Amino acid sequence: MENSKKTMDKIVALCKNRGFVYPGSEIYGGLANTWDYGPLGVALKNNIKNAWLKKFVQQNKYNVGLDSAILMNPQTWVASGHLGGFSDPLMDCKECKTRHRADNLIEDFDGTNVAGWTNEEMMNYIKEKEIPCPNCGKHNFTDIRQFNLMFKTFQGVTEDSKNEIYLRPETAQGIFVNFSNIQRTSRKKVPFGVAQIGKSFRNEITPGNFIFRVREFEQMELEFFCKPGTDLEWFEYWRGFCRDWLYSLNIKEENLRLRDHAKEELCFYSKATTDFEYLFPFGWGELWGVADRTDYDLTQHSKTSGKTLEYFDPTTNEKYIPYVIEPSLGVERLFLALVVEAYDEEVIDEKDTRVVLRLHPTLAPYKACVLPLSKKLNEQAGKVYEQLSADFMTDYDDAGSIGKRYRRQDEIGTPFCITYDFESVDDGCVTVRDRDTMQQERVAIDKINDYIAEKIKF
Ligand SMILES: Nc1ncnc2c1ncn2[C@@H]1O[C@H](COP(=O)(O)OP(=O)(O)OP(=O)(O)O)[C@@H](O)[C@H]1O
Repeated sequence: MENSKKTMDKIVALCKNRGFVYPGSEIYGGLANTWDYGPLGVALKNNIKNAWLKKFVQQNKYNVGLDSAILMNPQTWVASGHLGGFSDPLMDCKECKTRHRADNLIEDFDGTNVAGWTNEEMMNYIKEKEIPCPNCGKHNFTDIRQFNLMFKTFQGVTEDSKNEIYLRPETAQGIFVNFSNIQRTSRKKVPFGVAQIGKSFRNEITPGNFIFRVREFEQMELEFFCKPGTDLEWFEYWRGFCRDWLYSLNIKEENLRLRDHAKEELCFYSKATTDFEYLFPFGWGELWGVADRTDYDLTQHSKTSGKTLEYFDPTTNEKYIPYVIEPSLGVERLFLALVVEAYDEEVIDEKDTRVVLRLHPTLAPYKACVLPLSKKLNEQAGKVYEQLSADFMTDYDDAGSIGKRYRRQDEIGTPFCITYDFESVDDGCVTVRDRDTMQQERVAIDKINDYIAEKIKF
């Protein structure tokens, strides 16, 4: 099924109705663009994070983990440039009072890439082309103001400027400020990387497209430290590694494109950047950013803190500030991409279509569901459930016909349905039905855990 036929309405409805994603604070009428992850959503999210940790940390000899605090000394954001420069160009429509990003107004109007443009250049272009407000169609905007995306709050009991702190807008800075701690205590030699998963907050002007752009989200970030001069090689390495990881999770080549930033588009400190874009039902959108950030971050923190963040290479006796390659990925964006990719409406015959979520088994919220053929078999089937749930997230369903129960599991991506029937009592076997092929086979109950473990390997 092509991604354009998988409408957002269908995806959002499935996520809501089956307990993946609910609108946040729903009983109070919601809070715009917040989402809560239900029983299946939290399982899928955890599986995504585990798949990342497995390949980026557990099986990677270069990388180690970190969990740094969301609240950081505000000097961090002076050094990183977020206090001065982490802002979007904001315009208000004077007619209908809606807010817009000037860059998006232009890009959505005629596709012009405004990377590197000044506010004045954007303003002039909007006037010259008489770009209308996407909401009311009139052309009557305020001037552009820079709007800082960091959420500000106060630490402690007094609300004065001395106590102002920020919710982190990215997890990366927690890694940079711990560079020396980690290098010393892990005794890692450059090249090495530090991987972290955690919440980030951005007061986005135009959130939307379901969970694609939100104000509270999770990032999976790797900061990979390497010797200056080897950085472009490592950039290529991680770019390929990230792409292959997505393919290994069943993202199809035709729905992914790697867009290299042109010179004008690059951040002033970056030598190379690639946006991984995925074909969402609403069009191509950034999924993952991979950037060569040079020695910018460590140099900035070194200058601002007065602490040296140089690395001493014991084999060559050289001292240098490492260069950094950063692949930065949003958990929710990947969640959305994976659900879109997996969503399928399979035509069985003229009258029958089934919705099936063809998630990679390692990502599926439930690995198996145990189905007693009759409620009379609940006791014995319950034992199979206990046996399986010791190793895997397992569901249990004894309501309705077997056919209906299969379809319910197809829709939430459960790779294996395990039916306990009257013969099972005598032969000690169950029928395993495969989600994708719908093929069935008999498997001995005492081999069933090994059978599933083998099939879901990642
Ligand atoms: N508001 C958000 N909601 C959900 N995920 C986000 C958001 N902002 C960033 N991300 C995720 O974090 C990754 C790295 O963040 P980065 O700062 O590179 O994004 P960005 O270039 O600002 O994204 P965009 O251009 O879409 O705002 C993004 O590729 C995305 O997966």
